[in-house]
Amino acid sequence: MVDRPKKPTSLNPSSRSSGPQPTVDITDDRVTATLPTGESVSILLYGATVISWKTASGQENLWVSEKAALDGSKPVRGGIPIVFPVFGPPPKEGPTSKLPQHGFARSTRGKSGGDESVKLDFGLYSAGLDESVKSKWPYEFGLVYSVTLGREGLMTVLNVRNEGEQAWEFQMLLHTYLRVDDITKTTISGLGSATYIDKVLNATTHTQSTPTLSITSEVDRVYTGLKQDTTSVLADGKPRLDVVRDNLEDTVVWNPWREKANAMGDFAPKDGYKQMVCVEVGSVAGWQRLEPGETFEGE
Ligand SMILES: O=P(O)(O)OC[C@H]1O[C@H](O)[C@H](O)[C@@H](O)[C@@H]1O
Repeated sequence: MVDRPKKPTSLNPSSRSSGPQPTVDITDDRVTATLPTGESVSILLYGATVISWKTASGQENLWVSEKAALDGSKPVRGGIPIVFPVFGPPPKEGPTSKLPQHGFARSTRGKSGGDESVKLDFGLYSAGLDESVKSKWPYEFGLVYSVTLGREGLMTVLNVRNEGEQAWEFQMLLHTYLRVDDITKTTISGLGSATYIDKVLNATTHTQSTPTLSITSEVDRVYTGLKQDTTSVLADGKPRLDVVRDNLEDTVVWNPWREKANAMGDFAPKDGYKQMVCVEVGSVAGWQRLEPGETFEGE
């Protein structure tokens, strides 16, 4: 995800020039990194959920519900929860059928390998799962989630590895809640002519007919097979944020609108749907299969 108009670059902390260094503050439940120029990112260890991303001027780019549970009692309503290994309600049958909606990664505490750098890695391994979760999805995996803050943007990468002896399938998504000033003045571009599954209309398939999408009611769409890698959020027609996919074929756009927001106990304020839109990159329309020892990386 990058602030327009610059393109993301590789942000290798070791290639930074000498000079003022970022500060990293680690507490029991979160890690906050701040660049000398003022940009900052906060990641909750619970689910390795990014809960804040601010520009140098202090502008918050992510939306987090005022009633979001940040104490590990439930997935965070906002920020960037990680969806793994299943998106949405699990299928009735098959290996992911016993899992909760969106899988378990967003509700499992990760471990930070962060040091004095702007790239923070969080690990989640099958060995670290509670027995109750393991029994529902008994595969050996390693997830490494890297969050890199740079002046040009925030890069979030999920690396998934099959550490077992049998193949398995998964879905993954970086469920990003973006903060916008006014949803009525927000449009989304980069989806033109794409095919999408409309979850509001009984998961029927449609083609995006307009070059930009305005959000005037509940929207819950899975865009598949997008040609371009960038989906842009515009405010008053002007570029605000680019969400860039790498090695991920799907983009979900979600805004619960009034009634659904009202029905979610942890969604606050109730009119908060006017200040957010989820633009989520992932691999969710089909399944990714990993043979033993194989790795998948989505960014
Ligand atoms: O309420 P949650 O389990 O966090 O899911 C929140 C939303 O996630 C995605 O955006 C899905 O496309 C929606 O259908 C779902 O309602």
